Amino acid sequence: MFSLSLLAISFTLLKVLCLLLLVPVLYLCVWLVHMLYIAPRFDTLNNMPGPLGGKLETHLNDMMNPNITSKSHGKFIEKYGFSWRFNGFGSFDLRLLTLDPRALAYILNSPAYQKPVQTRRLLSILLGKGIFAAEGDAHKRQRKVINPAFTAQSVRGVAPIFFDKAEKLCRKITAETTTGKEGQSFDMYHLLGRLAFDIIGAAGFGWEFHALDSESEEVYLAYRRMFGTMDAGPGPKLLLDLQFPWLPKIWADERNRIISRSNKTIHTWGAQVIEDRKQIMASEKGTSQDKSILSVLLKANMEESNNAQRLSDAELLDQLSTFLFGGSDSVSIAIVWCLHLLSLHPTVQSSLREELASFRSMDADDQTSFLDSCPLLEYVVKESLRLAPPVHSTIRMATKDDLIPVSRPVTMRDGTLATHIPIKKGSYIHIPMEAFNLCKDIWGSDADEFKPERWTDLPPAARSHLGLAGLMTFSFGPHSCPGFRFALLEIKVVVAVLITQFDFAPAETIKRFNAVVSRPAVVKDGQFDSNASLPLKVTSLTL
Ligand code: HEM
Repeated sequence: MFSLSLLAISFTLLKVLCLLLLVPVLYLCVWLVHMLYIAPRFDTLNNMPGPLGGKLETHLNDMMNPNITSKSHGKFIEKYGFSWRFNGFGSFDLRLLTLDPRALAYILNSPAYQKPVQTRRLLSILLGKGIFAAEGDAHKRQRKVINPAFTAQSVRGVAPIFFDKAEKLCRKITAETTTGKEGQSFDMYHLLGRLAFDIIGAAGFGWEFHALDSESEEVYLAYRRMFGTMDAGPGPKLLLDLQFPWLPKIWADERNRIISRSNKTIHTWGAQVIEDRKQIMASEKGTSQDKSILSVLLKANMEESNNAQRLSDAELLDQLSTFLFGGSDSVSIAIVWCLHLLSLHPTVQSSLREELASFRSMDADDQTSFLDSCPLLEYVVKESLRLAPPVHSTIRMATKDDLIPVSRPVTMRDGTLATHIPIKKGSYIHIPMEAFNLCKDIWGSDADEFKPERWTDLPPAARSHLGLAGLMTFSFGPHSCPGFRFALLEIKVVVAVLITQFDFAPAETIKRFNAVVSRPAVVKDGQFDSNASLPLKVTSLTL
């Protein structure tokens, strides 16, 4: 009797368990059917021109691999014009790519277009909930406090640090050069990465990482290890983590563990830096000579009259990780590509050296003003930022059904001519910095060539777009790069200091690959080595 009732209870429990399991399985099936078959039928992008592809065929490589996009985008523009749709992870995931200036201005300035939730989750995993991941009012509030740290005056205040660290790099190269050996190969990617880290440490937070001396500082190592996890691309586990943010809590892989350990190190350091800086500022009572980004930021935060608008300590901490990222890799990569292009164009390199001839005999204050009056330096820096933008592209998601205005009407697949692109809520839009910078219709038929002199007489379309410093490289609108002046001055100083002391020549064939930013890699025997590096033959001009 007893065992029979036990059997009945067990049977009932089994039924409940099956039902409980059935609910998520059914939910998953409905979700899949909706995503793969129902939603795509109503997608307005179906009517847009663009490459066709099967249910699980992707065009992401053609759109996002910087090693081929400088060519593939040109072909798409020829075939489909300035705006087209393509397959993300399959034909169920149609996405829009546009380099139509009017459409870009509309999208990048409208609060209706935000970074997709997965992108924001990735940014939050790496950089916390700083300004990179913020949208709406939270973003406006953070931006308001951050902006004073990046005015032309604030940036000029930290320029001596740029000179000081760039000179230190030159001394390091000289010390490591074997006497009498001309054209010794140095991995400039690696050296410039360490230099930019030291610069953002000192100029950003009044902190010495000493990365140029030795790569043993724990915050530097934590940062490198964390971003090193992104070098091999996202991979299926990361894509799952971004879709289901609770997953790493129950299934953490090596990448999750490295990121979590690295963040702990960076946060412990950051909290200490903020605390120290606050105490110094309190004791100096406004007389501080410290011009670091952090000091200006803390001052702006304290001076904010509305308490609700002030950033909390946790938010300040997240900005530190943000600046560490924004201020190191993107700038060092920009200098890397500039040196690479100069190594491939020795005549431009010599002309630049001539322009800078009197530079080394000046004192530091005059050097900064002098660099402002060097047109070729300005053109070389802008031209390399145009040809090789560190941020290859970015992405936005429509948060409502909308009509995006275009300057060039689009011939839709049904033959109609559209002056507005209809877009459904939830659709992804790729904003291609590189494709815009290389577009022949905007920059002229020689758009894919390195020609600094083009900046003396730009075509009207290249002159009139909204990008910062005349480029799409820093994007534009409310989410554009606040650090662009800082970056431009740092690149100018480092290039000027290096070029006046060394000659740079190519050592290997170089390709580009995307790992958060577009990095260089060596091609040997036709094979692409996925470890980022830029070996250049360096010859001292002063020895
Ligand atoms: C050559 C160097 C740099 C390049 C090419 C670059 C490029 C960009 C781009 C394209 C964006 C917009 C991304 C998007 O909307 O998806 C951006 C945003 C940002 N950048 Fe930079 N950046 C550079 C240097 C810097 C520096 C030096 C800093 C600070 C020290 C910085 C801090 C930021 C921040 C905080 C944002 C987020 C702005 C927001 O969402 O409101 N960047 N950057």
